[in-house]
Amino acid sequence: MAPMAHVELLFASQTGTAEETAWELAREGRRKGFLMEPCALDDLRLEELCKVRLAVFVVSTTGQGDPPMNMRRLWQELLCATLPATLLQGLSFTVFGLGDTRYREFNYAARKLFVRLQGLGATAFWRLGLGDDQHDFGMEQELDPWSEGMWAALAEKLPPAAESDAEVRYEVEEMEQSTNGHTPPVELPEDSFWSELLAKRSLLSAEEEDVPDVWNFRLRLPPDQHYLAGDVLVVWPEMDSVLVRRFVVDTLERSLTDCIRIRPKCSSSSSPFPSRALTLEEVFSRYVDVSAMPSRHFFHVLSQHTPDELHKKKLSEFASRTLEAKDALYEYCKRERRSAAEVMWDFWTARPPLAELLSALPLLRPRRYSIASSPKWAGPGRAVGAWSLTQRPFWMPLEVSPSRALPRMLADLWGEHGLSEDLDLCVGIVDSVTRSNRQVKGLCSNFLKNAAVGSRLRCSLERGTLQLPALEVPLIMVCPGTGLSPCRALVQARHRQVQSNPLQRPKDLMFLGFRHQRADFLYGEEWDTFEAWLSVQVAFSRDHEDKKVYVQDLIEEQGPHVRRLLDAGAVIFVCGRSHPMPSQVFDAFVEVLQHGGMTAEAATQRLRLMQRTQRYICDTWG
Ligand SMILES: Cc1cc2nc3c(=O)[nH]c(=O)nc-3n(C[C@H](O)[C@H](O)[C@H](O)COP(=O)(O)O)c2cc1C
Repeated sequence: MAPMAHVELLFASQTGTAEETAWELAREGRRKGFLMEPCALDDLRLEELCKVRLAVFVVSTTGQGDPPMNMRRLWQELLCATLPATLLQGLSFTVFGLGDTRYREFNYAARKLFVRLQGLGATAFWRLGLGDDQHDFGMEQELDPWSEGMWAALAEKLPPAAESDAEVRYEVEEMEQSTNGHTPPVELPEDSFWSELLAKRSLLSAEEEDVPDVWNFRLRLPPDQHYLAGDVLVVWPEMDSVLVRRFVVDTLERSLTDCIRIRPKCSSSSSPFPSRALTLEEVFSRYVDVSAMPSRHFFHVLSQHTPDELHKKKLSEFASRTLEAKDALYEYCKRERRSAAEVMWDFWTARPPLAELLSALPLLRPRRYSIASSPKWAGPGRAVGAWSLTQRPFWMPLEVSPSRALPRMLADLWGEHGLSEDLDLCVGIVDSVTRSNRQVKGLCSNFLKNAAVGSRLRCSLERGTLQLPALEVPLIMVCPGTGLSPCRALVQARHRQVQSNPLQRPKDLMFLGFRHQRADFLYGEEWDTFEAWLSVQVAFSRDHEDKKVYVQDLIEEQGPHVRRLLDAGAVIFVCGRSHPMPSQVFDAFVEVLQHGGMTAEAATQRLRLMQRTQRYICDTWG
């Protein structure tokens, strides 16, 4: 048989959807006779890209029109103005973008990549595809017609080999239960480390039905790890043990201690599973996420492994590409946020072999949280009890926190001489009810809430998008809800800047937003500390009878102050939920500039220029 035609399949993904889509295309490609191995864009060097002849790019957009982290290095190289316009003339390519039309910068990363590749001499063999999260049927609404045309165009460029079987990503070998009661240490992902959970507390001062639960978690980094204000902590959660037991024992009818070894089927592929023998408990606690919504391919795999005609028919319907099927899948799965575990519970006759099941289930992904504290901060917010017994100096009474007992200078010195740094995370606990009254809980926020104080969490550090400007540069922060996380860190760091430069007194502005002053005014007792240099404006949206008040209303109210800071060269940081707040805030700044005498167009242009020059930065999520 002729060898399969090789096509480079390159993805860039922030939270895993583009990566899953790339795998879906790879499976389909194999069925059609094309050999495709998904690979992250940043795993390729520019010299390697220059040698590629045929490539399919699958790229999501994050932030406000930003490329995902795992394409930023290559993207910077591609943007270099001195690259010759013929650099990629040997490359035929196409791009599928994953985005969301709620964002002004819809699918920016994919659009920009498409244009830049052409600008470097590459030829598009098929049009740009732009998937939209907002469509009820999700990405598939655009992916299906785009991929159909793409396969046909690809076949014209490169005749495919004979069709091969649907792809299974892994091989699973059943092992003797030979751990002798000894559990091997958990592997740490690259660049990650263990952090101790020192303390946790709810930040709500009163319970209100309409107020989501928010907690502060204090963690201790190992001595060789350091962070800066504005950085991000990546946390690898573990699945709830009750759910794992229910899935392994009741659904799969296996034992938690059954051992398997999982290897990638293609030896060149990377694998999220360690190469040693794993118990099923480990597999479903740490590596695979049965609490996540499954892909359409998952339904296809289930449909192949049920003896029950009715189940097979329903599952095949969910897996098919017709409009009716997409609608049915939306109603059953997407709208209800139904998990893979629940789907298998509902379709109890469908039991694929482990290798196929593991190839089709969503992987357990780490979650990213903006750190809500600044290193070496010894002011308010350093809770008593935050220090673990093992690291408390021997002469210090147990009930006293060192940061309260010691002058700040000494606490600072500890940080600089190899002692561990602590950090705070401010986390909204995800717990919602769907239209048909099913409770849906967020994996990582509930993992943190349920973690025991003293336990160790798998973490890593990433540089954040926000960096504290010099003291002369005024700062405007807009950060409703848990959006205050990175800004609390920056305010703490700024306070230290101010204290070490007593002659300079900035007059920065911060806009916070909560629902009720009495319930969810997060870290409410801390903000007065900074009053000498920071004006904190707080919008309590539901404390007024006549209307709701949001941060954007306060920005307009503070118009003259905002304009003064902008004229003095202020930097704007906008942090919080990615929709709809950032665009409403943008409009409020336009309004403020208009009141200062600018036209709407000139105001928009001024703010857009600030965005392009990194003086108006959005750090948003969800
Ligand atoms: C914090 C955040 C920011 C986003 N920003 C944009 C954006 O600027 N433009 C856009 O089209 N989509 C945006 N999206 C939507 C994502 O591109 C979309 O959800 C995509 O499926 C995510 O794919 P990924 O998991 O591979 O990163 C954003 C999503 C999140 C969570």
